Amino acid sequence: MHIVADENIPLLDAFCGGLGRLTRVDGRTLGPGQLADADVLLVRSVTRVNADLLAGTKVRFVGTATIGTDHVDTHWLARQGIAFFSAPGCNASSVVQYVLSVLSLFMVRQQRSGFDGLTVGVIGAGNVGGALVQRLLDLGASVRVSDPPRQEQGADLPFASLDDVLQCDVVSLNTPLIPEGPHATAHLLDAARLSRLGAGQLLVNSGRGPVIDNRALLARLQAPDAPLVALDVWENEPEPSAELVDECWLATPHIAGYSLEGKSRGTEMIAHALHQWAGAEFHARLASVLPPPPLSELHVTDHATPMDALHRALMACYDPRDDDSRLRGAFARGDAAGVPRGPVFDELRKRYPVRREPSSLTIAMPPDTAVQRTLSHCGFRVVEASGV
Ligand SMILES: NC(=O)C1=CN([C@@H]2O[C@H](COP(=O)(O)OP(=O)(O)OC[C@H]3O[C@@H](n4cnc5c(N)ncnc54)[C@H](O)[C@@H]3O)[C@@H](O)[C@H]2O)C=CC1
Ligand SMILES: O=C(O)C(=O)[C@H](O)COP(=O)(O)O
Repeated sequence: MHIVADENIPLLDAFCGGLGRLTRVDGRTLGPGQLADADVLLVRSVTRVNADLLAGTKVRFVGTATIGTDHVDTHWLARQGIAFFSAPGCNASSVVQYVLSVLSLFMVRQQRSGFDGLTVGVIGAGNVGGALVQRLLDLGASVRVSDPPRQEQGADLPFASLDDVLQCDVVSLNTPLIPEGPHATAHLLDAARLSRLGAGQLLVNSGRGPVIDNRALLARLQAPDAPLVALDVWENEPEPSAELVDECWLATPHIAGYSLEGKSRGTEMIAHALHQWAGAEFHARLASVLPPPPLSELHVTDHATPMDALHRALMACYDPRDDDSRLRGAFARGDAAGVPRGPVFDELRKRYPVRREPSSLTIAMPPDTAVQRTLSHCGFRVVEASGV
């Protein structure tokens, strides 16, 4: 079996080494010529998988080690009888970690001492948004959800109209990109909806860039009383609008799902599907493949409030300002050297530093149920240690 795979899929040798010949390619520039004798294609989100890429090849299995599938023409694959697998939920906890860290920075900026009275609107409550809603409810925030498909299915969530959700202090977008149909999300936040957001609010997009009309967002951010905006995903990736990057409070290069656990889980899920499809036994397990986390312990003193402790723990694990500075610094250096922004954006993603999820951080602290509860709600492991 000849497997052609994006070079940015981690741990593929550990998970698929025994299955056949493995050829690594640049997923962004992959063309049909590189698939001439491929049986299997494994991609991430930067490869458009459609008739233009695959017609005339003998590829019979496509896997994407991602949650999103908007880069894949699944209908065409189905018509050709080509097996297709994605990795639903693989990096959901990483995206939740990103949103909670952004939210925590916002709360510090607003000098809020806790979640009481904070309203958070979540648009799209699937694996990512649903987990986010649960965390926020556990933390004591007031949550409103816009997810018409789930509402029609009768899910038990605090549903509200999109207009009501847009009035929340914080609005988090966690939908797939759906170009058309009754629940289309392309430009879901257009100029009219963006005009309802104002000063003191925070808009976070870690779904897909085109869910917000980026030109309309730029115009909104250049007008008075603009909200704060944190964008991880952009229209026209890998070359987001330079002016929009400048206007954003936090700008990151589509890395919300880039925890080591999240990316590796994506590989594990498609490797498992590929083994099943090929009738081969699958033995590798993520826990045995991942290295131990570099940062394994944080000490919280008995003076810390739940909010202080949570902020410290979140920042110790993942501080989005680091990714924001890396993006702005790399763009500035690239602009000065005449390097186009696309390769700079992709390089930041390719060389992304190791980032671990809250479950990898053990927090040692004196007995304090309120602080412990808050940290546990966010996925941290808390152990009691007297005299910290
Ligand atoms: N920034 C990043 O690194 C990452 C981004 N993503 C993006 O996040 C998206 C969501 O991920 P999951 O929650 O795992 O997907 P999911 O498929 O589990 O959930 C998506 C939810 O969106 C809802 N939805 C669909 N149309 C809607 C509409 N018009 N308005 C409101 N809600 C709508 C669905 O009913 C569903 O509950 C992915 O499709 C992907 O595009 C995912 C992982 C990483
Ligand atoms: O899983 C998804 O969906 C994502 O957005 C990925 O985390 C994006 O990563 P790449 O596939 O672009 O490496």
